[in-house]
Amino acid sequence: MEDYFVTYRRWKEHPTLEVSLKKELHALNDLKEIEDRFYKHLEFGTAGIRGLIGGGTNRMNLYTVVQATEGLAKYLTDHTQKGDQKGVVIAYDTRHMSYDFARIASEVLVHYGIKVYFFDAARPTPMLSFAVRYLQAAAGVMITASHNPPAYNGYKVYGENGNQVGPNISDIITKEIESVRDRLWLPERTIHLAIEQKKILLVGKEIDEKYNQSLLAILFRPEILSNQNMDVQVVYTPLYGTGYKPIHKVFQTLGFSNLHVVTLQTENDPLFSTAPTPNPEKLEAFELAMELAQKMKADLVLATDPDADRIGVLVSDVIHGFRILTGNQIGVLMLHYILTERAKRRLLSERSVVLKTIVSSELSNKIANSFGVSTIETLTGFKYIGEKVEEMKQSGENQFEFGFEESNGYLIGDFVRDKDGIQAALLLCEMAAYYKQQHLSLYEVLDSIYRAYGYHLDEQLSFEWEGKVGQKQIFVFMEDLRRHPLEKIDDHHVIQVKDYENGMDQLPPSNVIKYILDDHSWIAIRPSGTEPKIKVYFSAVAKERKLAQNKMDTMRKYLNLYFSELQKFK
Ligand SMILES: O=P(O)(O)OC[C@H]1O[C@H](O)[C@H](O)[C@@H](O)[C@@H]1O
Repeated sequence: MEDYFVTYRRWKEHPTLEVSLKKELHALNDLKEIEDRFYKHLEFGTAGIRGLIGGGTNRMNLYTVVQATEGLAKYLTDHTQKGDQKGVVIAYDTRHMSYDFARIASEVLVHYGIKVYFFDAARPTPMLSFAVRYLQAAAGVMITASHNPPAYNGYKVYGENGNQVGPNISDIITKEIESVRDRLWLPERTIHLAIEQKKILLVGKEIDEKYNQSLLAILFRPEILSNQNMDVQVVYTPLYGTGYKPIHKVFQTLGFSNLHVVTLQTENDPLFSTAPTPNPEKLEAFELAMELAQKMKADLVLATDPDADRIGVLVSDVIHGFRILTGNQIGVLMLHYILTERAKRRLLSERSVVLKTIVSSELSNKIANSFGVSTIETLTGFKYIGEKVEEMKQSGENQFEFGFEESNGYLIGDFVRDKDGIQAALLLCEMAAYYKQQHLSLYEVLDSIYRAYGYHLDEQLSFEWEGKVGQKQIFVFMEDLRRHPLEKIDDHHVIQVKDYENGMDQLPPSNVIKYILDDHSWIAIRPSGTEPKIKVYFSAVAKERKLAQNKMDTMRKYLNLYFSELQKFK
């Protein structure tokens, strides 16, 4: 790539550069900022392309979205059979610029002679995945930065099976993007004409209906949510995102009237003004929801992120009050419920499989084992889980039961091939209602799972290294870890180091190191593929809660110290 400053000047002085970007670039006077915006092109990471909105090759703007879409268009026309004729579905969330990016992506596809199905309003990511399959399209594009702060946006690409494309396809698209000759080209802005000419087909209502019907099928006891005597109280916030409409619709269909919504956070506000973070993994995201939950004496509090693929959960019980569950705890609760109910109905078979990632809790393996169900692990990224679901369908060798990852992603019904916060919300409500009838809170159920299978507590730390220097630092750090691996934490020795860099456990190579301790506790370290940070996942295993908690505290202290020392060399 040419020198960042040359590219900056070329953009800034380009005669037809979009006016607001031009202004923004002219106002820049910090060299570091200019370098960060122009030292590279946005790349495909764990979940597509993601970045800050703004001018630059390393930012989300009309130009980078056009390039990505040209890459996709060329992939479809040159590398797939009839891909260009089957069309592409385009959806977008409620973020700043999401509609504009979706619109220009459609215009690029029209320019390349590719049919477009364009959603008539913002929709969740899982509905895009659903729509690609339903409409038998060749691909899908979702404009979202998922749970990132409001200053971000992103571009996710889906294949014809409704799952996010893996590296095989994203590498081809990247090559095609690299061959784009004029990187400052924009297509004709003719969406309205293209709609009239039926080159762009507006979609919405029919997909909403079909998706809603499919949702109902994941429930084991739909009647429990329609029962007027049922007294479970649920508070829900869509965190200004796309989750509200489908969730409202499905609960209305069921006749569930105890869903209390944080109305302020259903509004159209791309700044997510009253949500300190749109990431439902974090307790701060629940600030307003918690106020309402206290008022309503809620049993369950749910939050979906702006594109409604993730869900966060607070549960309440008499002793503990409201507590946030980790992504693993939510997964384990759902898994246990699903397998119990499916076993009762004799729906499990020796081909039954649970899917999870290598950095997600291993408690799920134990639960699955106890039902005679096997577990397949994938690398981080729900795209790998979606890919496996498809493989399983094609080969018929396995039967998909449930997929999850620690970062609050869950898939129950395979009519979607990505994580689905709406499916998760629905099942969790059924679970809370069912357990409440037995005088149990979800928290108590979790504890009984721990007592049966052992306490598996888990946490995550992350350490940021920003910008170009940061990226190098993260790489150097991982290499250093390879040369000087962790050997011991407190009294516990590392008995196995799993370095996934050269491929491990039949998985493709990935920059991840996992340490297994002699008591089955473990630590995994990897650079994030969506943010400039190193993520450290750790899990403490013990028969008793107190013991597991002590181990957890020791691990946290050790890892914090270790990484803080390293950060001094930032
Ligand atoms: O850990 P990262 O590479 O930042 O990815 C974190 C998460 O990002 C997105 O939400 C993906 O869909 C997830 O599958 C992934 O776990």
